[in-house]
Amino acid sequence: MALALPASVEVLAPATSANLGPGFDSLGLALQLYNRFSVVEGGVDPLLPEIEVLGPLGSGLERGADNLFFRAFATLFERQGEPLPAVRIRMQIHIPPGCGLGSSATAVIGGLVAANEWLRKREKAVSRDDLLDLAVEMEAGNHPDNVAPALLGGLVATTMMNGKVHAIKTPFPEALKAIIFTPTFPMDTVAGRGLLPASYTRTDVTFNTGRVALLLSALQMGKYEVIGEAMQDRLHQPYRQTLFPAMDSIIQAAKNAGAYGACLSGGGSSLIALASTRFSEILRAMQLTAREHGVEGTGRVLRADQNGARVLQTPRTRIRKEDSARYGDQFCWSPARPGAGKENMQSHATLVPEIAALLSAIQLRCVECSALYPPVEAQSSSATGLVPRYRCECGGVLDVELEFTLPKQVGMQGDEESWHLMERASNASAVGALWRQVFDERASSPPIWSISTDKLLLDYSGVWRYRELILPAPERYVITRPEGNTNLYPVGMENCPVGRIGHRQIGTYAGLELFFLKHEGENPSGSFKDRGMTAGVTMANMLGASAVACASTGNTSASLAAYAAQAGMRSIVFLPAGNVAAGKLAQTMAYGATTVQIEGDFDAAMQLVEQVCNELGIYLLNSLNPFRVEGQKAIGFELLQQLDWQAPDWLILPAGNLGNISAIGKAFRQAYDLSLITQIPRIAAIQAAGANPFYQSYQQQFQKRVSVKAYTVASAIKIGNPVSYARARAVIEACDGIVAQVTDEEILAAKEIIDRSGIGCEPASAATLAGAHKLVAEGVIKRDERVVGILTGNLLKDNVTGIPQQRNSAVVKPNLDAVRAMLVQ
Ligand SMILES: Nc1ncnc2c1ncn2[C@@H]1O[C@H](COP(=O)(O)OP(=O)(O)OP(=O)(O)O)[C@@H](O)[C@H]1O
Ligand SMILES: N[C@@H](CCO)C(=O)O
Repeated sequence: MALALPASVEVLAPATSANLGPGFDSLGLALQLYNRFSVVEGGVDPLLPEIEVLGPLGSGLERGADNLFFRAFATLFERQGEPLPAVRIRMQIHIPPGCGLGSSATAVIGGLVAANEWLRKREKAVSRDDLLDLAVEMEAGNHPDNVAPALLGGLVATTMMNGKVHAIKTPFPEALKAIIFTPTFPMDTVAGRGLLPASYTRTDVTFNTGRVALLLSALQMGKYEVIGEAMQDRLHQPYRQTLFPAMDSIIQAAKNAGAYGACLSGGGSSLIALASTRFSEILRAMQLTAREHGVEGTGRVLRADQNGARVLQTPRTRIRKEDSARYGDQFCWSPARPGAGKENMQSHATLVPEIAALLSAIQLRCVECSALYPPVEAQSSSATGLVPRYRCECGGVLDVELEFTLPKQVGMQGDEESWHLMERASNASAVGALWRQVFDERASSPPIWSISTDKLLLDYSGVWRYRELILPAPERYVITRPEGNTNLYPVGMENCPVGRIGHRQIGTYAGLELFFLKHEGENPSGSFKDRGMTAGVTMANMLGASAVACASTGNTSASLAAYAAQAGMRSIVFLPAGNVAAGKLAQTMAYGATTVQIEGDFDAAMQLVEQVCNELGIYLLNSLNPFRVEGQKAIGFELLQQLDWQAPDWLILPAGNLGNISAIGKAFRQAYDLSLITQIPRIAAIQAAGANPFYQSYQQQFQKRVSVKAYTVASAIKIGNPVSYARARAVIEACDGIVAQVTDEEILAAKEIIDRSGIGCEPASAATLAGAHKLVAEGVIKRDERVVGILTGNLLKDNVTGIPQQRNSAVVKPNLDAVRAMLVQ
């Protein structure tokens, strides 16, 4: 029996950037940053809505009948002659109000679209054109350039004709992103318009008309090099500059750092730059220049929203009562809480306070639409009262957001004052130095078992050493081997010690002078998966899960089984039958997992496990689980620390389900933001040619998501429809990365080099060296650049593929002559 949903409507409305320089009151672009509004029938007085605003950005918004969203909602009911219901409104505000990103347009459009959806059930809905006219009326009747893109999405050219709005939407080029700098101060649109002159000279008007024409054509024809000139304006920016004197310098800094063009966004105070690469450098340049002028602010890198405002559906699988009753005792988690009485099972609030506090500090943001969720939600229909979130309601994958808090170090006791001063220092490099010191001190204290404490064990783990940046879990809940601390082998022609002839062969084969291989196969269960699994199983432990599950090509299942066994949980793994290397299967079964072999490929197993976990209340630990990705970030932090925080030029790694790229890319980005490093490495993702959906998308500038029927000898990356596509795409775009493909023959040739060097790896890992070899030969990676390659799994995982089965092995009689005869052959 599924529960009935309450009468409600939920709308997502995108941010917009109006004007785009010369298109004053007539051009606007929708952006992938959203305010989310839900309206539920309830309350007493239709004219006095109950308004709840979530998120600190909305703290100053009106809460009563004069709230703009409510006014728009009520206006449409009035226009249609329908009685207004009493409602409760909830707003999740992600767009800073009054900062030139169309927050007021989201309120107007959101209110109208929500009302229209409500009226649809009464057959009183109006057309989109009518909604637009009404929206412009509500925005003082004179500028449609925010509300039109908020409703329609994309790039919109719009004007008023005889009191009616005319709007034409064109798709915005996928290759371009908007880099937005938002100062801490708002600029009121009405006040800003008051500064504009009543008339303009012909020179100024033709200056602008020519540039609008140029801008639209340049965007349409991909002639981005003229955007800088085309985004100039003489109709509003020069007048608004008096409210924001640093504006021109910041715009110039963005262009100097690689943006095609930049301008004031809407009525300000945000500035928008357009670029196809170097996003973080551009943002950093804008922030630094602003700071030089005494202006602080926040930065965002956003894609264009191509859809406009939309009514949200609720497709999430609901747990059927009979199923949770049937399986609840066997699988479901019972939240970690003081006292284990069943009476406490129905509420999130029954978690022990330290876990409840941790969870409330974490938000999950949708990679596709930016919607925010708590990591677990209370749901009375579930047997336990708790439901973890793995996906957004739009279907997108979720990313953990957590504010980082610098811990106080033992070595700094007694100097509390200077600690606080440093902590608040505006000098970013000083803060970076503090973080480095925290991690370096932890790395230098290996545990001594006789006096070991949990904390020392955590410091020694190559994941939990960075816990403030991953998951600041209370120590007693952490499930750790400990993992990480994997070797970083110097194998380049220059940086490999002369005597290590075998290792040097690797650098010679790649054609690289400064080359390192980080062997993640040296983790406890033999693959990089342990990094994510320690974080994922720790989260399962905090939630009191009794069963965990995943779909796997082998490494994930072995790792899950090992960590679940340590935590005393049941593990269930879904494997593509006949497609898992023997070593991995043996490990998984030895650790005690229930193995479900699917007659299908990994992608089929993945689909199934998600359904099963949702239905049966089992905690899902595929990389769809955002905490797994957080743990895997530690690969990035650890390799940076091993290089004394000198970021390499390139990171090369095999690409299958794309969780690793997502995680390491995120780690690099965060390390850069914390000033742990001063440059973000470029990432080269290497796919097997027979399992290359990401490569195919990349070849089409990511205009289309591709999936394939996968085939490759590298079974760990034999994936045709990668779960972390959206996350990985964002990483590749943000770091100016590339995606390449290598054939199975190239993979096996590279594997032989790595194996014969004495290091050894599983077939998928060798894609890294095969990729390096190819990219250096093609001149993409320069011979003298500093490169780190990731080996993902241990040689013993697959003891058949690419391993000589007969050569070098013979049975001889047990005497010297027989051995001599054999060796001189
Ligand atoms: N979610 C909301 N609910 C209700 N009112 C809102 C909401 N968001 C914005 N507003 C109203 O809109 C005002 C800001 O409008 P303003 O036009 O100055 O800025 P903007 O829309 O953010 O920027 P721009 O129009 O330049 O892109 C807020 O002060 C508030 O009154
Ligand atoms: N075109 C408008 C956009 C702000 O809403 C202006 O510049 O005032």
